Amino acid sequence: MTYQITTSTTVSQDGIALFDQDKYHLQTGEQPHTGDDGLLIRSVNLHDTPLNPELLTIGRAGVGVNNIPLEKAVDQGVVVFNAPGANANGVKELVFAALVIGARPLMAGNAWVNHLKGQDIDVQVEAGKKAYVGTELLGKQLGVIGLGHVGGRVANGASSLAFGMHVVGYDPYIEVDTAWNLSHHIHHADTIEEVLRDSDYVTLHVPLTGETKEMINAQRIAMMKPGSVLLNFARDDVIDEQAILAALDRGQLRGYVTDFASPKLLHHPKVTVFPHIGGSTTAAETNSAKMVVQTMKNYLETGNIRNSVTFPDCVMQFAAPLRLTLIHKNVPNMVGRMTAILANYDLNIVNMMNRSQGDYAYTMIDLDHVAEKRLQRIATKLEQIENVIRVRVIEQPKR
Ligand SMILES: NC(=O)C1=CN([C@@H]2O[C@H](COP(=O)(O)OP(=O)(O)OC[C@H]3O[C@@H](n4cnc5c(N)ncnc54)[C@H](O)[C@@H]3O)[C@@H](O)[C@H]2O)C=CC1
Ligand SMILES: O=C(O)CCC(=O)C(=O)O
Repeated sequence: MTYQITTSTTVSQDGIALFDQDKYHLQTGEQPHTGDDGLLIRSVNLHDTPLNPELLTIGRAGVGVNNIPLEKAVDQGVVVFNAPGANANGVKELVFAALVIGARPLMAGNAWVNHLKGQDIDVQVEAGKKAYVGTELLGKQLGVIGLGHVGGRVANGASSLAFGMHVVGYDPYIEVDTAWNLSHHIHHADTIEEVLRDSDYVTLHVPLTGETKEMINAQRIAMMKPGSVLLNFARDDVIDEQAILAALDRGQLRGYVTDFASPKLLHHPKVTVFPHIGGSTTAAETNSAKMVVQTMKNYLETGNIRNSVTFPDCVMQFAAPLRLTLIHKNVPNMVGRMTAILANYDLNIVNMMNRSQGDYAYTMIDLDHVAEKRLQRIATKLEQIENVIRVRVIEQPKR
């Protein structure tokens, strides 16, 4: 069996190289080609892209999946994977640079010094540097909104002795494992307002969802401590840009440091913009690509699901010659209808697993050997069950 995969040229070759040449036919592109089984991308927007009917999986070599039409994908039986945590250290380090940039006029000082002319630069520097006096982070309050892989690292680092900040975090959906990894020095707020009210710096680390869209709007900015600095390395749409610009004009915000450019932010004296490079370190790109390629391969070759954003983990040891996998709606009696068909064909189920998330579910059924034509008939019968979206037949991988 050979799988056809389209990979974006922006994805690290260290990850792409994990697609074994004897099993995978690779081509480059940002959108799926006809006949593709998989698509591997970074930040390209797929919302207006038709997904070819054969497409089995989309891999996002990164974390945010707001560029992928998740509902459309799952409705067409496409399993979407990302790389949770794989680029978090890279983002964290850039956030610390951003905090220092928020505290001291480093960019302006650098721009000024680069324009100096003449032989007496040292004299000019000593005379002019008083314009670039900054503040320190030690003892200041940092508010962290979203305490996942990035926010958790930022919160722990800022509260460590190295930075000595007082950290207040807000994350109503925090996972237990993540919470365990947070320093006990971090104060957990019950509301965003509690974070905004007293923080000198506020940093956003939430995914872009319906709930987080424009979570920092005029009303919330009005609650922020006057003269505070906002950092946004999450997504452009988690803030209301007009409200930020107005707050910078009236001095409510002292600065805005972001990874997301827009025409109005460029050249603004109180804004520092980076070109979406939070995850752009060699380590982050390699980790992300390797992690997502492994999960795509695992899904294609065994049907096992790990780190999908559209399905829960569903991992079963492949202990029989054949595996049927079914993506279906999460409605009553689906498993009963599947097993009834298998019973009609007098087939014994060796192993089985069913997991659901929201409106959709995934079932894996391991079977002993079944003759090819019979197997095809069974797969067709399963496909005909109402609310079944996709049926795959996978042979046990050879060792
Ligand atoms: N600038 C860049 O290059 C990068 C940007 N990102 C962005 O940062 C986001 C976070 O990344 P990770 O920390 O790796 O993701 P993550 O999934 O580990 O953490 C996100 C956290 O946000 C929390 N959250 C969700 N809704 C919330 C809400 N309404 N209020 C407060 N907390 C909420 C979740 O419970 C979770 O703990 C990504 O979704 C992506 O948009 C991520 C990596 C690189
Ligand atoms: O550099 C990238 O591919 C995007 C990083 C990012 O924004 C993410 O992982 O969510």
